[in-house]
Amino acid sequence: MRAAKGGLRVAMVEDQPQVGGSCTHLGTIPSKAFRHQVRQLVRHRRNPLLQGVTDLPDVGWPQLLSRVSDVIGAQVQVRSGFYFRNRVQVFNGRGSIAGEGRVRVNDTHDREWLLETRHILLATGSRPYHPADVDFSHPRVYDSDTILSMQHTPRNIIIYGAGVIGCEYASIFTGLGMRVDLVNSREHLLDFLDAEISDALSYHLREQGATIRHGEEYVAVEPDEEGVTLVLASGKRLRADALLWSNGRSGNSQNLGLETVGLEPNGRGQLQVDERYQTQVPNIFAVGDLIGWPSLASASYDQGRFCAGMLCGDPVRQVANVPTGIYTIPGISSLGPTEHELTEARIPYEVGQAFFKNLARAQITGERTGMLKLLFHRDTLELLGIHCFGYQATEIVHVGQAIMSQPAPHNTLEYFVNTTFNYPTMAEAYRVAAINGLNRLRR
Ligand SMILES: Cc1cc2nc3c(=O)[nH]c(=O)nc-3n(C[C@H](O)[C@H](O)[C@H](O)COP(=O)(O)OP(=O)(O)OC[C@H]3O[C@@H](n4cnc5c(N)ncnc54)[C@H](O)[C@@H]3O)c2cc1C
Ligand SMILES: NC(=O)c1ccc[n+]([C@@H]2O[C@H](COP(=O)([O-])OP(=O)(O)OC[C@H]3O[C@@H](n4cnc5c(N)ncnc54)[C@H](O)[C@@H]3O)[C@@H](O)[C@H]2O)c1
Repeated sequence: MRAAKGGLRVAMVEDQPQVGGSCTHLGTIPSKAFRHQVRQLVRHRRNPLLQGVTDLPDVGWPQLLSRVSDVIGAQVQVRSGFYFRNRVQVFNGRGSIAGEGRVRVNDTHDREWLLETRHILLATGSRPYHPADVDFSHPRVYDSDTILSMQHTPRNIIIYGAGVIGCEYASIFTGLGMRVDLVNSREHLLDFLDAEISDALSYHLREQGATIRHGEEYVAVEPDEEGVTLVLASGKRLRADALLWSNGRSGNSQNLGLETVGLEPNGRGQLQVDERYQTQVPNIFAVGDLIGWPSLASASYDQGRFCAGMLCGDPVRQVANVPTGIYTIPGISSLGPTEHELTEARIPYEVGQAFFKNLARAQITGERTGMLKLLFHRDTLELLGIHCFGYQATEIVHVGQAIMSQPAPHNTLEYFVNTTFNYPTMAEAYRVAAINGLNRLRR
């Protein structure tokens, strides 16, 4: 859209019958739509006013799927409209580079097109990583793509890989009443997070019915007609109705014709780019999951927009300071370094905390679990890090982000003390945390 608005003629090549990418069809959108439905169910079940008033039928995976499809359909409709209005021609077919300035498209009607162009922007995304010794064609073994077409509701499920996908699906499955075994190859859940928040996540997942096993590696996945057994290097054998494999992703660089221009992806299928998102070949650019970290929809959209803007004459801009937004139940969001990282860097910081259980808005909504933690410089009061856990965490973080991105002296904790916020709101947590932090300095 940015390139079209900047006056370039744009063709979009998409392998799937509908636009939106894996983000819309397989990743972000379906998982967030599932999560929302499950949260509604859990809240409904807990609401004392509804006890005995409405009979909640048992909701299973297939029923949730149909609601998720509605959201995907709505997203596709909006996105298709953008292409149409901006006169971006969409070629439905598989694209590959056919030498510099050329893209071959093999469309769904067995036709071949050869497009000539000045710039090629690769945004082919990623797919779940499949080790060769796991049989993903077996109906008991799923990845984050195939779980979307699971036609039954398992009573219990093993999740192998406790990264972001594993933790988010653990929340969804436990919310639906499944017994979950979450197998983590590391010693802590999501160890890039603030340690208190990682501990809180473990506590809540366990409380919701997950068994978390840290420091485990698989040896074999043995599916059969009745279920699946996961054999671990520690000698344990876990058994469940189904297994979700969520242990990493690989860039979609296969069969892309990269060899025709001398490009070679790394071992995870990703391409290296410079600060302009240009690959080692002039006029061939790459963005999104195909270039690896941070591999988020949030960042990918902006990388694409910034790269296209640059092709239209905008200054070079890089996506940086991307917040973390994890949609577990409760959710998590953070921006900036953790306490551990600040200590390692010998930066004198102080902490200001607000616990949601004390906020009027959280008491009204019944969402009392969670906290906001602000890390700030002891001398300058500059906001250094925001770490949030609980209801609306992924929204709340953006209030602090707006202040944190201000140049000195405007990035200051005092903003939250001197500014009147709506009441009662979750954003009020910033005032509470800021006052808490300033009080600690005065001790
Ligand atoms: C389960 C899950 C949950 C996620 N949740 C979040 C979240 O909450 N927030 C967040 O920010 N990120 C989330 N992500 C990550 C996010 O989905 C990705 O970072 C994002 O989709 C990357 O966008 P992209 O445009 O690079 O690629 P994709 O969205 O993967 O799209 C790539 C498109 O290219 C097409 N394609 C590939 N090869 C070809 C070819 N040769 N010819 C034509 N077309 C081709 C594919 O069909 C696909 O449609 C999640 C991911 C997963 C798997
Ligand atoms: N809310 C969100 O932001 C959100 C939600 C879901 C997914 N995501 C994105 O999805 C991805 C998470 O994937 P995940 O949870 O499956 O795992 P992960 O990326 O956390 O990786 C799990 C483990 O697999 C290893 N690994 C990763 N890719 C590999 C590969 N190609 N080959 C071999 N080993 C590999 C990693 O080193 C890691 O130890 C991330 O890119 C994340 O940004 C984001």
